[in-house]
Order: sequence, then structure tokens, then C-alpha cells
Amino acid sequence: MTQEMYTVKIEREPVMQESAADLKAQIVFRDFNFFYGKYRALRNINLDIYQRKVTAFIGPSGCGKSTLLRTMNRMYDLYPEQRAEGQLLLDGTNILERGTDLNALRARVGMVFQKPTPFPMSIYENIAFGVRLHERLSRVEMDERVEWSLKKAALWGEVQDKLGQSGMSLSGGQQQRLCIARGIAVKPQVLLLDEPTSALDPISTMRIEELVSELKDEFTIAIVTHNMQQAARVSDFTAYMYLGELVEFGRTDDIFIKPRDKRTEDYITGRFG
Ligand SMILES: Nc1ncnc2c1ncn2[C@@H]1O[C@H](COP(=O)(O)OP(=O)(O)OP(=O)(O)O)[C@@H](O)[C@H]1O
Repeated sequence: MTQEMYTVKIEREPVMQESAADLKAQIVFRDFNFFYGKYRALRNINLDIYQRKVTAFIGPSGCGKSTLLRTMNRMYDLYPEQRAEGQLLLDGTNILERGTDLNALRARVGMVFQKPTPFPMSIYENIAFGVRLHERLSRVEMDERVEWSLKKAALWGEVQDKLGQSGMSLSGGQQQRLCIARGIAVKPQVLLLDEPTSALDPISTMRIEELVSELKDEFTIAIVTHNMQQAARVSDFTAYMYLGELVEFGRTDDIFIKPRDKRTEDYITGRFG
């Protein structure tokens, strides 16, 4: 395991890096805390997530990765005992403020879960349904939007002749790409991916990883993964979390090649967790 991890580190191809001045923070956490009832699951998080970059969240089970991801579109609002404190800015506006339009927020910050969750309706409707909640499109415009999002999600070729079939009839990997198509159909700015490949076979996983690399041209992506190789392959920036704290954040090359914190190094080299 340890050797394999180091192989990941060495084999990662150098990425062209823009200067820090070219990076735009789209989501900003400032002195951010999160509570499940009395339990403080996230502690003093300060973090910038950059526009049109992929940021990977790694760390041992229970460290708060999914919790952090779900704060970015206020998914937790469905549960009254859960609450956030501090600042969470999306393009400069604090989305924790009362009066934030949650439907509009979730259109701007889309989410894809670990297990593919297509709606029990046709492939076409899986995409059109969400779009209709936010926009009034003509039939032709909707057809175009469905085609656009399925193409972006690298699924169009496989489903263009069976758009009327149930989304549930697709394979697991196709279902996950359908969920990604559904997520991007409303043209969000940010896409949150919570372990999107953990239920998929290696080929489907590779396709999703390729897709993530293509989508970052248009969307800001935050991805939670348990797979170190995946984090190294797909992300530009990596955040290592431990016990609700953000231990280290930086360019993925730096995190994997020269982590500053011993805890990060132990984790990525397989000595921990
Ligand atoms: N609904 C909940 N109510 C109470 N505590 C919760 C709830 N969900 C998560 N927690 C706790 O918050 C902490 C962070 O959990 P979270 O699921 O964010 O971790 P994670 O890093 O995503 O873990 P994993 O890698 O296992 O998915 C854990 O201690 C967990 O037990």
C-alpha cells in the first residue's frame, strides 16, 4: 500500500499552474463551524475553493468530508438540529444568511451522491424535471438542453435513441452519468460530488474521472473521495481533513509530493487510516 501510494505521487504528471493571482475564490469558508445538535463536526474551517478547478477532500472516515460538502448548498437545512456558524461565501455573498433562496442556491450549487439516484422516470424527464423548476423553456429549447447536458456528461451516444426509457434501466455507471447530466442541466456554477465512483466498476470510474477533468472547464468542482489515486488524478487542489479540522490545503502536487503536515503525509502514504 505504502509503495503504491508513493508510485501515485511520482507518476502524477506535472500540471501547468497558473499564478495565484489568476485563481478566483468562488466559495470561501471563514471561521466556519458545523454542529449536529451539540456535536461540533467541523471546527474553524478557513478555506477557499477556486473557480473552475477541482478540489478533492480526503481524510479518514468520519473526519467531516461529506458534512463540509453538504454545507455548500445548505443540504443540512432539511434537518432542524443541524446548524452552521461563521461565514460561507458564494461569489462574495454569505449563503448562511437568513433569507437565502435555497432553491436558487441549489440551482447554483448542484450535488451528485455516492449511490446513483435517478428519478423513477424517463431519461429525458430525469433532466427536464429539474430544469422546469428553475426555467421556462420551449419544447425545442428543452430538447436542446437535454441533449447538451447528456453530451456534457458523456452519455448522449449511449442513450440518444432511448430517451423515453426509464433512467433506472441504465447500468450503474450510466445512471451516475445521468445524475451528473441532471446536475449540470440547470447550469450550476459549482458541482459537489460525494464519492461519486465508490459504487462503480473500474471502467465506469475511469469515465467519471475523465468527465470530471472535462467539466472543470465550465464548472467549479468539489469532490469527496476515499481513493488517493483518484484525488491525485483528478484534482488541482486537495484538502486533507482530520477530526473535523482542515489540516492541510494546497495544490494537489504539493500535498502528494511534499505535504507540510506529518498527519497528511501519514495518511497519503497509507501509514494511517
Ligand atoms: N446526521 C448526523 N447526526 C449526528 N452526527 C453525524 C451525522 N452525520 C455525520 N455525523 C458525524 O459527523 C462526523 C463527520 O461525518 P461525515 O459523514 O461528514 O464524515 P466523512 O469524513 O464524510 O466520513 P466517511 O468518509 O465515512 O463518509 C462524524 O463523527 C459523524 O459521526
